[in-house]
Amino acid sequence: MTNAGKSTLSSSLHLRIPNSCVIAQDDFFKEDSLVAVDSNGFKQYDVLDALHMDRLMRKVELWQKDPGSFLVSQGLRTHCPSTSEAQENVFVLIVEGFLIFNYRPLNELIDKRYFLEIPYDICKERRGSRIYIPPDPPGYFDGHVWPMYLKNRQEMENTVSDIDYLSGLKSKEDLLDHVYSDVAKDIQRLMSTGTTELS
Ligand SMILES: Nc1ncnc2c1ncn2[C@@H]1O[C@H](COP(=O)(O)OP(=O)(O)OP(=O)(O)O)[C@@H](O)[C@H]1O
Ligand SMILES: NC(=O)c1ccc[n+]([C@@H]2O[C@H](CO)[C@@H](O)[C@H]2O)c1
Repeated sequence: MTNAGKSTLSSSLHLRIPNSCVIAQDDFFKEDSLVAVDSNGFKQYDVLDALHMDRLMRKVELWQKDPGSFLVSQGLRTHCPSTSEAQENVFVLIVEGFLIFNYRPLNELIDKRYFLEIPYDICKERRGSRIYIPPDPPGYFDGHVWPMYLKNRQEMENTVSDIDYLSGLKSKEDLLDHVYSDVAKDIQRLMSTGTTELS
């Protein structure tokens, strides 16, 4: 969901989890000229067709193939003296985006799913203070963003289970603590079984 706090939470999680990295769906939007326009003149940004999902998948596959080299290639491989050898071998990929569970090939790869949600008025207010490229034209939130959110969410609920719905009205710290403690349990489990990857 747009402006619910995905990027904020993902970057805080990344800072807290050793050997983690973030892939953000927003980095894969097609260029403006390739995005469809509806009969009201609204660019159709809030649909999977507006995204290079094939490119995002290639990046995820690169990480899967060799997460250690992937981190090095992103300039992220760090050695923290307090990290145990077992933890050095656990890699966590954080994929954040507003349409990640709606894309089946990606959804199938995900181990833990979190969905941040906020009410209509808060979403509209937060969105109003953001400037995208291109900027939202007048009426875009009610004419495109919100109706597509409702449609995409319905589609997701019809096809995906195992989602932990979180209120984006909670403080950034509470959200981080909740998700971190949940993921930390899985990291512990992976460390004890010698498995290495979590996404
Ligand atoms: N828990 C929170 N409480 C209050 N405000 C928050 C919280 N998390 C994020 N914000 C604020 O909400 C706005 C949107 O946050 P963020 O960019 O993390 O959302 P997003 O879901 O990644 O948005 P989008 O993907 O639509 O660009 C920012 O101004 C951010 O500071
Ligand atoms: N990042 C972009 O290129 C872009 C351009 C236009 C609109 N958006 C909006 O980003 C949100 C997802 O984070 C969607 O609601 C898009 O409308 C992004």
